[in-house]
Amino acid sequence: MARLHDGALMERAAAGLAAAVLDLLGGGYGRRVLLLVGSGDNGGDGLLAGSMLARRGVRVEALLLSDHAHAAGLAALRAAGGLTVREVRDLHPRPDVVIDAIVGIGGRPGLRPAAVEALESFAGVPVVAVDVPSGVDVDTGEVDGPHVTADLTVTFGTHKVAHLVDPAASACGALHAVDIGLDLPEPAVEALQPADVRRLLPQPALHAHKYTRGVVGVRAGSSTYPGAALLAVAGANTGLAGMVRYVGSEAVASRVREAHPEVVGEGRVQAWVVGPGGGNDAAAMLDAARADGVPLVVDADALAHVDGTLPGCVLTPHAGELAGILGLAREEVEARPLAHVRGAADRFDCVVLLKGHRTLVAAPDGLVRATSTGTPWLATAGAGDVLAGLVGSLLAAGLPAFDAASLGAWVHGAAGTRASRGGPLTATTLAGSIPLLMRDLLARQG
Ligand SMILES: NC(=O)C1=CN([C@@H]2O[C@H](COP(=O)(O)OP(=O)(O)OC[C@H]3O[C@@H](n4cnc5c(N)ncnc54)[C@H](O)[C@@H]3O)[C@@H](O)[C@H]2O)[C@@H](O)CC1
Repeated sequence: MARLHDGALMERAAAGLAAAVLDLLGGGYGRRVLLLVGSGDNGGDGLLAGSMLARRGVRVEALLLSDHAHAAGLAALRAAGGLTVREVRDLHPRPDVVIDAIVGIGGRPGLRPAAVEALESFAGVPVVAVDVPSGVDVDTGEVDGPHVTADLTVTFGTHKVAHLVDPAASACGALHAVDIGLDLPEPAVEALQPADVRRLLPQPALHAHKYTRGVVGVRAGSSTYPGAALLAVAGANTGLAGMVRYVGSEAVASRVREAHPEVVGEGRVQAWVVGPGGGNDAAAMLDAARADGVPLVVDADALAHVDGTLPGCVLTPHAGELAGILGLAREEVEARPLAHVRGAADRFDCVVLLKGHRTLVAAPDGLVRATSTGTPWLATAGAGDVLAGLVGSLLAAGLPAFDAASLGAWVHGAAGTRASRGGPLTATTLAGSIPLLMRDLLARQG
């Protein structure tokens, strides 16, 4: 394929951007758009899109934030009747939308004072970011200083790390990707799509029986937290593995059997889930599970007892737990989640699943998958126990740890969104919706 010249790529990017803005505005004629324009090609995208919008009857003003602006973009905007100004006070005070074309993938983190002033002057007006919200660190998702918080981000070619990894991901608003025909490099961070999930999901072979489908064991719960055992078992007992075993005190085990009559007691397993609600028993649970030599999901109270490498296993901390394991402050993990989840995967030589708004799953070789499914309603007691059980069942079914963890996180998020339907949910309803979500997903297989 002949290589496209940069002008053609920018033309495509600008056309996709203009279409998304028209969509947001619900039309063109008589609407007002303010472009915030930086010195590079990101500003060029904005200017060129502005010229396309102006030709559709949109009144376009461009605030030039640098002495330099993309020359062809500037000429196109002016030819289409768009205005350019250099001072905020010369702008129309009430645009319908602000387009952030200050910097894209070539920008350094932070914003200059003139950009901050312009953004503050139009606070409350919807913002569309071109490629990435200006000011965030595109390659790490970190933020350091002021940045744009967008309602919509229109990106080109592929998602970048900042779209998938917090805190920057939370500044993107809705994401819209425009295919401009780029040759793409290997991604630094992946996000599973429904077709990937269908491909990875373990499904029973024609002559399967329960043992060939895998047996998952759960060591969780205590007299103080019996519910954690029930929820971890609920997450494991969604039908993805052939059988679930529970090992714990008789008081808790009898409650597990009452709630889940198909669950059995001690015996051989292909994977263990250890830790939810384990309290003071968590260290002993971890030791007992390790003695079997099968892959583990180490969660909650058991995480504090991880003291060496655990090849083939999955750790499932939230930011506070990861901070505890690494001897850091929680805020430090929240500010640099990608760096710390990668660091932990390397240090413990296992897969680390860092729970959060965008759950990250890192492998020891540096591969990372970010979870794009889920809802803030998932921040509810016991949802993590369900996730640990679910990942354990996928490990027992034979998936490698990286796939089991990232698939589990995707399914957990999607099941949460399905169960929530925009409202509150509990961990019990979440667990119940997992088989339904998978049924919907497999029904769309074609
Ligand atoms: N890569 C490609 O093939 C394509 C790129 N396109 C656009 O081009 C963009 C990248 O363009 P560039 O490489 O020119 O870089 P940018 O336009 O992202 O920014 C670089 C410019 O901004 C200045 N700058 C850096 N940090 C700043 C800051 N914090 N505040 C203010 N100014 C700052 C630099 O001095 C430089 O002039 C992409 O994000 C995308 O919007 C599109 O046109 C489509 C094709």
